[in-house]
Amino acid sequence: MNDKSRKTKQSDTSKPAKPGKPAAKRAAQKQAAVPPKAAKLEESAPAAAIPDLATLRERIDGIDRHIQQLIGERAQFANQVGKAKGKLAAAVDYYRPEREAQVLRRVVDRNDGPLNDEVLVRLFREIMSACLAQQEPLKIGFLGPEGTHSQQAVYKHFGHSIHGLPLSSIEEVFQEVEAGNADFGVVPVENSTQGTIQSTLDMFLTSRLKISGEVELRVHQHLLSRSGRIEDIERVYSHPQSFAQCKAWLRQYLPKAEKIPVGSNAEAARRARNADDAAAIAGASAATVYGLRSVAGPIEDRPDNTTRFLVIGRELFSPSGNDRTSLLIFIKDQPGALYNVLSPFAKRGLSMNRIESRPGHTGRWQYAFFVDIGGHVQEDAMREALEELQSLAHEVKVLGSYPVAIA
Ligand SMILES: O=C(O)C(=O)C[C@]1(C(=O)O)C=C[C@@H](O)C=C1
Repeated sequence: MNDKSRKTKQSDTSKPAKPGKPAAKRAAQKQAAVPPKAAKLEESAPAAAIPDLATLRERIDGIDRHIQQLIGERAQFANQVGKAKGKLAAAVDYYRPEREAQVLRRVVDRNDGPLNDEVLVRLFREIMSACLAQQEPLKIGFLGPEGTHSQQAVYKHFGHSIHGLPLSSIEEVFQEVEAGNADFGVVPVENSTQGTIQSTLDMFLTSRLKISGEVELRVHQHLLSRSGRIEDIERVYSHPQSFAQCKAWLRQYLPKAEKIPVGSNAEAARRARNADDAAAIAGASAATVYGLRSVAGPIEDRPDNTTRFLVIGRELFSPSGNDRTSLLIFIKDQPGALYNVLSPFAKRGLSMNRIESRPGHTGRWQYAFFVDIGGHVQEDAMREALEELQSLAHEVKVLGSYPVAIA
């Protein structure tokens, strides 16, 4: 299996925190480790060459004016692009994920610091989000309530100029997109520590929706409580997945506390805000939403803990140049069936990134395979492989072709 593109970047090597070291302090320490451009100048030039504070701020003011003017010009062009697309019915008709992916890849290619790729991608994502929202903000459904990692994934992929719809289950996210009440939905599909989220995969067995994107989110867990003091904590609320991600930390620092599983981390935060002796494991943003303090964080056992989300919509988009195709293959019940269905891809050099089997719901002992393959259905090699596959498999469903996640 070749999965170069899905490897998470090791830019954040933060270790799980000991209690009493709040996230803000850790972030400040991390930033201090990355010297800003002015500090680089200092290293190479004599101290006398550094302009004074007022001069530096004047330079920054000038650059800000320039940036602002350019953002305005960009927004005008984006508006004209919108008009060039013709009179379309809704914001979703103007959205082009393949173009956004190309813009962001160029940002990454051009980047030579000092800001890292993730930061620059986030800034440009916000600019595009605001440009698109000039038509009308996209409506994005996600597994709520407010403050969940799913909401963070929504912002990472679509920026903040959207209308978010927090929904109560993964099934409801699918339903609202199918019904047209949401333009897209964002659902978790796998976690690097905990594995596949089966309920998401199972929805694709019957849904007509298409995958139009993927988001990878580095998941940091925090212990949050009303007082912020670890000595007060007798109960901890969280989603079972988050408990599993923080098992070693909890064993070391809160071995006696009662662990109470709930439906989401945001629900855990909501409960923790009502008691002095309770805490929640949740993302840092839940602290702001629910008025809690950080007792410790990040506390996940693996520093590379990452969740992959899928963006689901109603249509297939054009190739971006670096895409992934997700297929659902129902195999015939015969020897060598799995080998046969994978060979059309292998012989055309199309790499398989992932394979997962689920009971197919079509009959007893019938299996469906979820397969991710590098390439796009509108590209020749993939089209030919799919044609060949039709005669080898019982049924093939193209779940989507979409840009590989960026930064
Ligand atoms: O290039 C387009 O098609 C645009 O509409 C412009 C733009 C952008 O701001 O760059 C905005 C929204 C689309 O989703 C893609 C790109």
